[in-house]
Amino acid sequence: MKVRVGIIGATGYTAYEAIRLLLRHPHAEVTAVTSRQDEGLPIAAVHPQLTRLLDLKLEPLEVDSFAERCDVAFCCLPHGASAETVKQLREVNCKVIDFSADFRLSRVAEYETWYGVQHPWPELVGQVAYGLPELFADQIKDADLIANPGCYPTSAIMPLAPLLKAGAIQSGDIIVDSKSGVSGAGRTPKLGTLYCEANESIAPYAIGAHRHQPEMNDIIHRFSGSSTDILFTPHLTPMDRGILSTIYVRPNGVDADAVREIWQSAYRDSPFVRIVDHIPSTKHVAGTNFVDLAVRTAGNRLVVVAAIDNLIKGASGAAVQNLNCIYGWDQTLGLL
Ligand SMILES: NC(=O)C1=CN([C@@H]2O[C@H](COP(=O)(O)OP(=O)(O)OC[C@H]3O[C@@H](n4cnc5c(N)ncnc54)[C@H](OP(=O)(O)O)[C@@H]3O)[C@@H](O)[C@H]2O)C=CC1
Ligand SMILES: CC(=O)N[C@@H](CCC(=O)OP(=O)(O)O)C(=O)O
Repeated sequence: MKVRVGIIGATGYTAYEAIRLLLRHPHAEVTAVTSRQDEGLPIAAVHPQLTRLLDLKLEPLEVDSFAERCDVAFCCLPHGASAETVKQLREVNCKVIDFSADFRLSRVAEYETWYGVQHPWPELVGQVAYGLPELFADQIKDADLIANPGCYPTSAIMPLAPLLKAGAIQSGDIIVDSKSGVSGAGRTPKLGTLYCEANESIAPYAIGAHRHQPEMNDIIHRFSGSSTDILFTPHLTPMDRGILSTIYVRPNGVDADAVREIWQSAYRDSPFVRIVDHIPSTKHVAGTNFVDLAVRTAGNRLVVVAAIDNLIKGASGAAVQNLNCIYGWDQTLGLL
């Protein structure tokens, strides 16, 4: 029998990508899709790409009925709204992969400062597995609740964490400069993501004040024990999808070849990490769960480049990878 996955917040972008991936998964099937606003509509009415591929109607979330039909929930709701729903789902024993930031950080006070809301389940904060199997596979395999990583943090943590653990770079001087496609902001309309605002334009936002900055520091510390104070600047770029992070670090007497060796060793069993000689680009990873990593020497710094698809390795692909880990399947099922 297949594992039954229900998608909460099924009208959004990450939900669509998750459904698309699960449709080709050999051991999982999508058995429920929920929405507050589009109750009763076929899923294909909001995602026409799913016409004749998934014959389900959007329903409001009623947790008891949902849990009877789903073993696992992919909770694709915005932060703040997600934690309350996750709590209800766990109370009826449904496993949850939470796409939001609500259970990613280690400390409640830091969450409440950066997200501006009270956490509805504070006792669980810091206890939840962070869904990067490349770094936290041991915690993920036995988890009933997984905090799926943020998209920008994935692109920064994956190259930096092994280097910091190896002591190869200075922890106090790291700059992460990232560019994201507009889908990173979700499908729910906002002024800055309207076509006329975003097209043919690029701008930074939340300079040094983005909520993914504490997530990067926190998770790197959790993995490597190293205390960082990353300066993070995201940019919105006129692309549909993709994240490209250019990361400036100061080496502790290592060169680019040594960095590549540390990555090779840390990620030797990680099917989605590609350490490449060319300069990565968002096009190289579009629609895939790959993380492409490269490094160059520039004066007395090393410049690291990481590319991911924000909707796949940055969200829905990571969720499927985590599902594979929970059930002990090959990590690549549904993803290659
Ligand atoms: N887009 C990306 O690249 C990434 C997104 N994420 C995270 O994944 C989650 C989903 O993102 P994404 O799919 O892009 O978002 P979307 O805006 O595309 O979709 C979110 C869905 O959640 C539902 N929703 C919105 N507000 C509320 C609310 N207050 N209460 C309950 N339901 C609500 C909506 O469905 P309806 O109105 O039909 O109920 C909506 O379709 C977010 O937490 C996001 O931060 C993480 C990594 C990358
Ligand atoms: C381009 C864009 O707007 N991106 C989003 C990040 C999306 C994401 O991953 O946010 P969560 O941590 O909430 O999951 C932003 O900067 O807010």
